[in-house]
Amino acid sequence: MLFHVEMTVELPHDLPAGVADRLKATEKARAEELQRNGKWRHLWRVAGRYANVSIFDVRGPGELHEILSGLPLFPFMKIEVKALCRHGSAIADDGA
Ligand SMILES: O=C(O)C[C@H]1C=CC(=O)O1
Repeated sequence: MLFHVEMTVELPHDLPAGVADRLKATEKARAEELQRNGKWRHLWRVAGRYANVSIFDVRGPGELHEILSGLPLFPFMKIEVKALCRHGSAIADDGA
């Protein structure tokens, strides 16, 4: 199943820079791993915001929740999820 996910990161202003840097580095490593294994299909920066729009390809909402709640930055994210299904006029066969 494909899901559209928008993640907005809100790090506390008093979070020490070293802690924030470590969180971002572990988040990056996990995001790259999930992209390599095909679960995180697209990752786009929302211009001008510390936010991304992503497409996940997972078995269902349970797996998506497991992945999202395991992200290192999860405690500092606002997340909106939309389930996607194939559009009747779409010509691309991209697994939806
Ligand atoms: O930067 C972000 O949008 C938050 C998060 C998503 C991937 C990553 O490396 O960090």
